[in-house]
Amino acid sequence: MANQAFIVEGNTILNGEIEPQGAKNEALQVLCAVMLTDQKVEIKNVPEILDVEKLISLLRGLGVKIERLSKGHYSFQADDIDLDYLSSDEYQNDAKKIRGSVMLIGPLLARFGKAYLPQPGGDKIGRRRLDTHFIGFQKLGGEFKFDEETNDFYIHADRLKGCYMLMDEISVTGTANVLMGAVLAEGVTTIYNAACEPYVQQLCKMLVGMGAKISGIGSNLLKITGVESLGGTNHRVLPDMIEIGSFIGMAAMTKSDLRIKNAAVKELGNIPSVFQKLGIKLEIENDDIHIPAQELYEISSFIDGSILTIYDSPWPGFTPDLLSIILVVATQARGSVLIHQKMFESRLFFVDKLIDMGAKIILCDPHRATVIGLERKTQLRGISMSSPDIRAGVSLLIAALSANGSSTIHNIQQIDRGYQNIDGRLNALGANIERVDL
Ligand SMILES: CC(=O)N[C@H]1[C@@H](OP(=O)(O)OP(=O)(O)OC[C@H]2O[C@@H](n3ccc(=O)[nH]c3=O)[C@H](O)[C@@H]2O)O[C@H](CO)[C@@H](O)[C@@H]1O
Ligand SMILES: C=C(OP(=O)(O)O)C(=O)O
Repeated sequence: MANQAFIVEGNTILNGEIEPQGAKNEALQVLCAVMLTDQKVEIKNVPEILDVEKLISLLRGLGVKIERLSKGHYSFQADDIDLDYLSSDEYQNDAKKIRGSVMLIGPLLARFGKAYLPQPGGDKIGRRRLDTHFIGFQKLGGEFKFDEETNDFYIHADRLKGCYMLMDEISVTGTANVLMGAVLAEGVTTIYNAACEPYVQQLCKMLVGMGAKISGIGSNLLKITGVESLGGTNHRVLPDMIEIGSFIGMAAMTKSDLRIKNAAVKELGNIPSVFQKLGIKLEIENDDIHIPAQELYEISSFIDGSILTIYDSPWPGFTPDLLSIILVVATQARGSVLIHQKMFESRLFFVDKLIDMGAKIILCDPHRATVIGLERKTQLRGISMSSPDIRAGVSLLIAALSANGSSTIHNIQQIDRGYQNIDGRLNALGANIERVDL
């Protein structure tokens, strides 16, 4: 794929309506789940983003019949799977590129008794261990081997057997993976310390639609009674809550009046209230979020007057995937905030670019940054920069849209991993973002 960059004109004020895409992290889960049945599964609102394209191409390589029925609407049928593809160089290379590929293991193991995976990719935002996944499969009776030379994982089991397990840690993809193993295991599996992000809840609902028996959906205690086989179903992916948060931040930072249409507000947890703590006004109208143009927003303090801290934690806590957005928006607020990224240790380093643009930020350590808002007294200035990861990339895009002058953002495939046609959609609202081949 060509190396592309965005040239972004600053001083942008957006105006209008935008519809969020389907959720990337849900799509990666439910697309892996189509491997659990030989029947047809239809999924709507699939975001057509780089990570999803890569997963679709892995599924196709494994022999899944895939039809694109219309934009974002696909049918999948995994009735003739070629397990030899797992050892091909093509699978090896492609699986490495996305985090989501790890969730093929659960379905492969449950249905075919074996799985093989090179260390999966995803954002380089810190250590991203997979212990939770493999400890879970071992508890279900899987035999696991890790080749330290090639970094490959091998796992096999004649038939997985249900058991009680206390998950090693609350892992989103780990819970999805083990859950997909457990639905076809013999007997009852209880997963305590399960992740319960809307992505996992949606996966559970789709699996129930396929005939799985799952209770405790939405909690950290899932009980799964294994069944012999699963059937087809229809599923719709929720709007992407991270994209919704990105648009809220973008509107505030650029003094724009924006309406986010059909945002599935009930599924957003504390996301709206965390933006409100930065002083951003949100009007919830039916299922839309209206962000009126705001000259200035003021960060609230804790009740005792101490500086606000915003930190991530597993659901229903605040998602780590929106902390970079919160951080960039705070740079123009009135007041100060401590951003504490507890989960990932390399996700805040992009602040050096914001500092180059004129933001007042102290990186206290790899996990914590203090932002002292500029109160719009000075504008950020446009610079040339590179996007280190997907969410930092969008944060830099927000900074560039609000800045004085033009900016160049390199490495935009990081943004394209998770945001569908972001330049086209923002240009339709009044932005001036040019995609250039380098
Ligand atoms: C494809 C996909 O769905 N990716 C998401 C998924 O990644 P992923 O499933 O890989 O992330 P995990 O939930 O496994 O964990 C994320 C990181 O947080 C650490 N950890 C986790 C739980 C905890 O209580 N304490 C803690 O420190 C883990 O060690 C790990 O380093 O969930 C992450 C956490 O929401 C998101 O950032 C990713 O966008
Ligand atoms: C970190 C993320 O993605 P991934 O887990 O796919 O790297 C993200 O979506 O913010």
